[in-house]
Amino acid sequence: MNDFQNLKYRNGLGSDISSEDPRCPNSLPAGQLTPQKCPYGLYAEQLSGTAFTAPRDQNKRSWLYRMKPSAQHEPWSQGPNVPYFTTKFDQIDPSQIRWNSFDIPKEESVNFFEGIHTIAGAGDPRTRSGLAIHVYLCNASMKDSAFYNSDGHFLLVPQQGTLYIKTEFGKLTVEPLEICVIPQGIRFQVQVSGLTRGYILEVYDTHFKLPDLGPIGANGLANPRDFEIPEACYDEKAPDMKFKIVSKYQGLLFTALQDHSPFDVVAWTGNLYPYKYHLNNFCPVNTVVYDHADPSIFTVLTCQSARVGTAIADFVIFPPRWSISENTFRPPYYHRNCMSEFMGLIQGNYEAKECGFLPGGASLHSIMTPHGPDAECFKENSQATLVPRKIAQDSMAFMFESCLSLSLTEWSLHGCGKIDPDYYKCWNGLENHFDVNNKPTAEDLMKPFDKIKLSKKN
Ligand SMILES: O=C(O)Cc1cc(O)ccc1O
Ligand SMILES: [Fe+2]
Repeated sequence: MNDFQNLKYRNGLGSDISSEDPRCPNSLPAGQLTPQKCPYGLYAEQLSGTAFTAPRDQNKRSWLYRMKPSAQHEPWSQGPNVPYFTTKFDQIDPSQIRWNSFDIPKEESVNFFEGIHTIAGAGDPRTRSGLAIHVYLCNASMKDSAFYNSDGHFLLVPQQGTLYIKTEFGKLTVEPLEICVIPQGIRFQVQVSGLTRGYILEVYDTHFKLPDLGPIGANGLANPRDFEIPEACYDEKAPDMKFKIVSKYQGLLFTALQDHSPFDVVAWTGNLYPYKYHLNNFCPVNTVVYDHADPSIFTVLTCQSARVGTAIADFVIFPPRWSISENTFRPPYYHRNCMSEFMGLIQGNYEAKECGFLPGGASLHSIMTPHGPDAECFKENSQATLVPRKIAQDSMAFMFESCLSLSLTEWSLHGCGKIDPDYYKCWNGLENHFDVNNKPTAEDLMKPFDKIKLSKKN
């Protein structure tokens, strides 16, 4: 992994960026995009991430100046066969589902894309609508091969092991607590240094973007400057390398051979590129007096549907933070949602379920599937003395929340052997405390007003 040391990044999500490999100054054509002859004898190639005619504030494209155009390759053939990486979301189950930590292969050698296992999804890449949720479980680096996704955009959430990612736009290292977005079509190669596990949110629709901040104002949550974009970097041996290009197209993998490396981009310019973000940079806002705010306050990135304010997928985190609300049941509330909630855990534990929800595992609470704090959490938090408290210390849970109704795969529901059959029991211990004679006292009724809200002084 020597060639991943001292990487430099550019900052600013959404920026229009120009990057030249320092070995080739002035490799970006001056004053135009498609000169008759590009500097250094390079080819110009556009990568379009939106329709040519998309409105300017949504339009995404970059120009790559490379040794060989991507078009030069042998014919495509179907394969390799990675059976668990699929768009067959054909298992339907509305249960509360929790998966124990997914196993990383130890004996056989498995690289990043060979180790992708699809958990759930909805929609279809053919109509460019929907999403898939996967985990990657691998132990080996991709060699002489590059992968790209024709179907949509990948958001990678590493849980164990650093990803060393070579892309057409340059190199990135992405370690647990960092996330990375690789938009549709960008070729990349993942190297790893041992047992490696993480989650993938794949969206077939629009690009990920930062959520609107509304009354929060111009700053907060994930700030654009903290997103890191790689610098152009080409392989010196690129023109003489044999490469396998693997594309996921309509849910199937296809391979084409070529005798040059796709990592031959000397310079690029535009606003379509891969990027990474460290979750420690997230600036949370929350209630400072009473009640529990909806988890949308912790949205890092969103992929919006055509329905206003409604996400195909939100990426939401539960970072370390102060919990200070008064006279409040502080953990997540009991909940039935018109959205699907898939959760994963990068490290530590999650406040609504201190036990049983494990790093590298997951849970799914589907549309209208009731869920919320387990019995232990309820008991403790409905009695606790409320002092300001730092919660989720050393912990990072996250949620992929979607307006779509997700179905599962054969592997996630049956094959993986990781479903916790006793999950539903975590709510069994919730007792009935209702007592018709236990009328609130005058003091009880005044509690929110006495203790936390201003009363009129006269
Ligand atoms: O644990 C969950 O289900 C996620 C969640 C967290 C929260 O703080 C409020 C609502 C919610 O669904
Ligand atoms: Fe929920």
